[in-house]
Amino acid sequence: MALSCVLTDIEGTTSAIAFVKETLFPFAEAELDAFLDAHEEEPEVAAVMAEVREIASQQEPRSTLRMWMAEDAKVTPLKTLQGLIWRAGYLDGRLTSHLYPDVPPCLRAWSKAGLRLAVYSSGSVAAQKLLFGHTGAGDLTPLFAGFFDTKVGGKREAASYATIAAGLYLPATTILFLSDIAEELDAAAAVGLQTCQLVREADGTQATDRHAWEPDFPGVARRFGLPVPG
Ligand SMILES: CSCCC(=O)C(=O)COP(=O)(O)O
Ligand SMILES: [Mg+2]
Repeated sequence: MALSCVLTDIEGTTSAIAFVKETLFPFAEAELDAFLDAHEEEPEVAAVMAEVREIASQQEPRSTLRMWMAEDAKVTPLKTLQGLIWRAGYLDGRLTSHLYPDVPPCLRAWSKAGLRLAVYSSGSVAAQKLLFGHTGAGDLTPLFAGFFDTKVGGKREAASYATIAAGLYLPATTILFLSDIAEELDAAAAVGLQTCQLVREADGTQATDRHAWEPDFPGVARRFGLPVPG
């Protein structure tokens, strides 16, 4: 069926895993105490800390957050807090996001051709908007019709993709989901989305035999009959 929307993951798909693991995550970890000391009383931060206490009531909340960071746990309050910490870094210029160079021209060409674009990442919606808003290729957020995070459910759960399709008012079969993780693609395919794995050489991704795969966005474009820029 013809595509009406491309839904993309971030880490390992639009952006290098190293950027997330070696820049973003250590930044949030290093700034955690200073950020909480300065902002813990503010309502949006207080709400996150209350959520942390609710999930892990037996443990001191900062220790819980550090444990989740060490485990790379995709827990919503951690993701929200990381987004708040990164906001300061993006706004004062200490952070600039990484996108693979093939990504911005393809996103622009696909949007220009009338395809809707959306993001589904474990990073919070606020963090997604910061990432696409502070790229070397400018602010790409106006290209996107939707941003989804773990508030719709986990990325390995089929129901999350049905919720996203409903949120976009689109039949699941007209949405192409791009991700580096086979289990995420399995979940999307289970409710009818079309799928393609991004096998980025720099990320050492292993190709799965359960889904189509391509090394970059122009490869995706050629395979699915989307515009290929320049
Ligand atoms: C929004 S950028 C930060 C990405 C992040 O926090 C993460 O856990 C990676 O998640 P993804 O679902 O994009 O693989
Ligand atoms: Mg990923």
